[in-house]
Amino acid sequence: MKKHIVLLPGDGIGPEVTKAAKQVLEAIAGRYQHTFTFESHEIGGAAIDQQGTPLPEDTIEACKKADAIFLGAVGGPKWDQLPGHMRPEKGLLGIRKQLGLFANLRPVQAFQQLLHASPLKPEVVAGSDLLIVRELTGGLYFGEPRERRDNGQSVVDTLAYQRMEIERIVEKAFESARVRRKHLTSVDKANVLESSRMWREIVEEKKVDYPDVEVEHMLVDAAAMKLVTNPSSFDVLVTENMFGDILSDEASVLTGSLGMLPSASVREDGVGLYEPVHGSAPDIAGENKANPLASILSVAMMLKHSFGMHEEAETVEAAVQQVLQSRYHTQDLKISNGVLVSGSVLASKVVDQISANDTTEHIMRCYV
Ligand SMILES: NC(=O)c1ccc[n+]([C@@H]2O[C@H](COP(=O)([O-])OP(=O)(O)OC[C@H]3O[C@@H](n4cnc5c(N)ncnc54)[C@H](O)[C@@H]3O)[C@@H](O)[C@H]2O)c1
Ligand SMILES: CC(C)[C@H](C(=O)O)[C@@H](O)C(=O)O
Ligand SMILES: [Mg+2]
Repeated sequence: MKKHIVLLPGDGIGPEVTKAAKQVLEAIAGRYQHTFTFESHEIGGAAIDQQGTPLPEDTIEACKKADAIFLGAVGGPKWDQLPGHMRPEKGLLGIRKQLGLFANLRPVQAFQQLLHASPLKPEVVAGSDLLIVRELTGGLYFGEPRERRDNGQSVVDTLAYQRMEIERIVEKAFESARVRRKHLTSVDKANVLESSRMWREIVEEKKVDYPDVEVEHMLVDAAAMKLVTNPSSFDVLVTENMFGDILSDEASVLTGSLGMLPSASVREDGVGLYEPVHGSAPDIAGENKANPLASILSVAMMLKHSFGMHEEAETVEAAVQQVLQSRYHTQDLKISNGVLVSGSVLASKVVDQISANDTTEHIMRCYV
């Protein structure tokens, strides 16, 4: 199969983890005789520096033509003083919005090899296997008005949704639950927010179409607590844009590091942007310390969701498992008697595993 992939390395550790993602895609192309072509474009702070805008036209045009997009990370202290509309993060929000990537899928799985890497008790973490379905192109992130008022004496942000925007993300979550363990937790703040009350109503309406899926509603504050006390009680969670952003970083604690969490930002037709959940990590950028596994697992999601390459995706996931089994890790993961390596070495271990072309024992359930 021939596929054209746009790479958006971005800022901080973005280029480091994007390099790892590309190497893994090349290894998969080699092993399975696919042809993957690549094109890199600027986004975020790098684009501000080179072209004066966080989301240049050529980047948007290339993304629109691509079979899939991989994004590293955007942002960093260098651009923190810029006005809101000029910040690197606007590039990421803009590309998600312009491509209509309304569903952000964030699988969180506690790898057996990393049960002791989490600050939580291993018996709490064990068996965690959940999927956060985060609404990505509406809610508090995009509502208007959003502005300073009265000479800076007041300020407004808006949490707004069209019925259709809630319906499509809820449907996506039901569909995901259906192919997993058939349990959906809809997370909201219906005791306070009108938008959450409408969200709840829509979930209630939609559940009639999915009688095989068990549904519960949970307030976001309680969900935050339960994620770290009883994570294995969750299967699929569906929630508003900002709630999903916060809960997914929290859930990364189950995996041992934010550097382990992949994501896919998709729309109905399968077009997708694949991005690790973490940011540009300015504290470790340029030091070859960044964990590339979130990016590599995002590549597995790309292979599956955008290209329908299920075996290839499983090969990537199994290679990650085997590298962890061999106790290789970056500095963010605490593994006793582990082999501490740099980000690039960890990526090369995964690539070697894929290229070895042996019969990889499939020890991990596929991400969905
Ligand atoms: N998708 C994105 O592009 C994205 C996501 C989140 C934050 N950001 C931006 O990144 C910048 C920094 O934000 P932050 O520091 O709050 O969050 P961050 O995710 O960049 O870092 C939080 C912590 O996790 C660590 N970390 C993150 N990824 C890691 C990895 N792959 N390996 C090892 N350690 C890792 C960092 O070193 C840091 O200690 C900000 O400008 C923010 O807006 C971008
Ligand atoms: C960088 C920022 C705009 C982004 C978000 O909030 O969506 C990030 O935190 C994420 O989780 O992808
Ligand atoms: Mg985030």
